[in-house]
Amino acid sequence: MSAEPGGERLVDHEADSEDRAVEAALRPRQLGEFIGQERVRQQLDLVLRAARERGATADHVLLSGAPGLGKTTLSMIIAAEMGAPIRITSGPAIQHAGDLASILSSLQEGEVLFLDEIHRMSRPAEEMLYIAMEDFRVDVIVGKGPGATAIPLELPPFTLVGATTRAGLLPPPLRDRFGFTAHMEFYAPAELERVVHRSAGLLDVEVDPAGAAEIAGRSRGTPRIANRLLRRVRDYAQIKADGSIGQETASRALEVYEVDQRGLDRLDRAVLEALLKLFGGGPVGLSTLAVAVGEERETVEEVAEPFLVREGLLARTPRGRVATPAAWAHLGLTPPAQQAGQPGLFGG
Ligand SMILES: Nc1ncnc2c1ncn2[C@@H]1O[C@H](COP(=O)(O)OP(=O)(O)OP(=O)(O)O)[C@@H](O)[C@H]1O
Repeated sequence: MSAEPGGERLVDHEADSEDRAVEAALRPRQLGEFIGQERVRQQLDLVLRAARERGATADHVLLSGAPGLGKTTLSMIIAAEMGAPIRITSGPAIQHAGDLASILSSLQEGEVLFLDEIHRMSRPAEEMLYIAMEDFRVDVIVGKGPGATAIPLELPPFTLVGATTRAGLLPPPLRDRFGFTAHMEFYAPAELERVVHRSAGLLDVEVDPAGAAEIAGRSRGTPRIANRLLRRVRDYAQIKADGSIGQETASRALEVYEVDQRGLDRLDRAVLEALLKLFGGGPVGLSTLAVAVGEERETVEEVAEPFLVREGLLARTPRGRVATPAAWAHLGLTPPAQQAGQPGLFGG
């Protein structure tokens, strides 16, 4: 099993190489095609329409939310709705202020600059970006040492779309320079069903409503995962069934790939099982739990736990990791307190 966050898990939020290859084809191109995120869509629609009517460049937009929720897709939609070209880069790719200066100075009027992982930009680049966002200017430093001079270079107005998984990590001066901030939420199952239907149409696979619901329910609130599971179920349907996807085919396929009804995979279940079966539901320390499942501490903490916590299956307490009643129920086990007829940690 991969210990790398972003490794080969079917339920990982980060894009793998196959995702990258097919995602372009599955991306909604217009705001009207973008599923879910109702509030963000309405607000963005107003921002873009108003800018278009004024004949102005749209305000800078900050998109925050987990990987795979559609930030890159939305940035492309913003450009398309504004009839503007888009340039895509990321914080880690901009290590020196000079890297940013050369991108900024080559932007066309109205162009959208998508800066993914904006919280991972270097400090000097970040400071250059403040001025560029506010005054549409960069100061190009010519020469070195005491003789260096800053030559101001005017930039055409552009729209910066910044994306981050952690809005809280952005320095306030940077956050304040965005005219509009959108927080992207995890998707509801019904929205993911629509994503599955839409993608199935584009991939030319037949999927019925129960099949789509089965895939959506296991997709951890994330369109990227829904699309990935759909592709794996399609493989199964092609080899083991008649090619079309119903509830039973989807369910059997995802059993083969060890993604359960709630979207937990083998690692998630191993952590829960150890916590319940070996430690009576906890509290148990992270290191002990990691040894019990034969994984690194970081893998358990960063890869498995966030989803288990979000699902209300595991709690991190000062005394250690504790399973919730929902965890016992999910694995079909009975909590020991209940077995002994006493109230448990959660009063169960
Ligand atoms: N609202 C949506 N409706 C339909 N498809 C969506 C939606 N949001 C995302 N997708 C699909 O999910 C995939 C991942 O989306 P995208 O690359 O935009 O995510 P992201 O948030 O930018 O992820 P990352 O932060 O890892 O770059 C794309 O293929 C896209 O088609």
